[in-house]
Amino acid sequence: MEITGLTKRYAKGQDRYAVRDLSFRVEQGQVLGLLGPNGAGKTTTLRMLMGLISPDAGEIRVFGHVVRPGAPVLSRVGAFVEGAGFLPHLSGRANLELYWQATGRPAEDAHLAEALEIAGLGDALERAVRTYSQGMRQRLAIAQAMLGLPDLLILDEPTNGLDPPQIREMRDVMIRYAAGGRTVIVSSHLLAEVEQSCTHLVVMDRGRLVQAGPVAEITGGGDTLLVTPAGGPVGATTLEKIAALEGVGSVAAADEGILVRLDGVTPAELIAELVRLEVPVAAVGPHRRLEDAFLTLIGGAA
Ligand SMILES: Nc1ncnc2c1ncn2[C@@H]1O[C@H](COP(=O)(O)OP(=O)(O)OP(=O)(O)O)[C@@H](O)[C@H]1O
Repeated sequence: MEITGLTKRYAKGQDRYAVRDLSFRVEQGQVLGLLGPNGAGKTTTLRMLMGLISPDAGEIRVFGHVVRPGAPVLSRVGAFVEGAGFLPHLSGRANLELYWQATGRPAEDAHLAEALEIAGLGDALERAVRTYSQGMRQRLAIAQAMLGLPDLLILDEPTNGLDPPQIREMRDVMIRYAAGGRTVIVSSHLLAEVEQSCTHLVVMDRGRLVQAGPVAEITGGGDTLLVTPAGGPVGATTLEKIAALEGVGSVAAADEGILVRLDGVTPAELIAELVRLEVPVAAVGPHRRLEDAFLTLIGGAA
């Protein structure tokens, strides 16, 4: 999927752009997280990508074909948007079957069983949708987006209304979905979730692209590590010993643990040295988590 110079204003003559000169690419097999504060233009971008509204300028190509309302390539795109409409008096299963019939495609192409397994609704699938909780409707809507196992799956805030175990499940669903060479684009406010389920990120603010790239690149999980000692903070002497190690740039004590800037030493070598120094290491990980990176990126705007 390739977006080039995408621009959208809801009211002509208004100088406020919902999306302005946005460009980025997504490759097959990636799970791309679309991040941005309220009003950044995420939903507007996804609606253009789904062919629901037309851009004022720029274009979106999916598998080389330009996306516009009614474009045939949209049959390869599945989408979940908030508030999917279901017929309340029909069962979850009947709703999905009807939806698929309306596409006019052969029943066996729906891969209903796979989509239903992902929804994980069990017996509730046979109950009227009006008896569903918000989370159940949400999962039915996600299953609906997966009907036909589309090559590109677009999910706008899929974890809204889900409980923590379901949020976790959603993460696995997205990773598994893309593992087979398909592509997922997901917008979310849950930074920790995005960090764990996405391979790539696009950060938007006020309609514009702020940054795009692999998650690790954006979170800057590179040269500073957070070492969490078991059993609370370590003494000043230990900090000095770590600082004196070859290939260690600097060491600082932080609330969450010890921040070690690497200057030549690899994380694996550092861990070996810490063990040799008898520092009781409980965990070692990249310091700059997505939340910090995100807040830094959108900085003043937030
Ligand atoms: N139908 C509409 N008519 C007029 N303006 C709109 C419409 N939809 C969105 N906007 C405006 O476009 C801008 C981008 O909105 P959009 O919903 O795309 O942002 P978002 O990143 O999805 O936000 P959120 O995280 O709050 O869902 C906002 O300023 C919003 O007020």
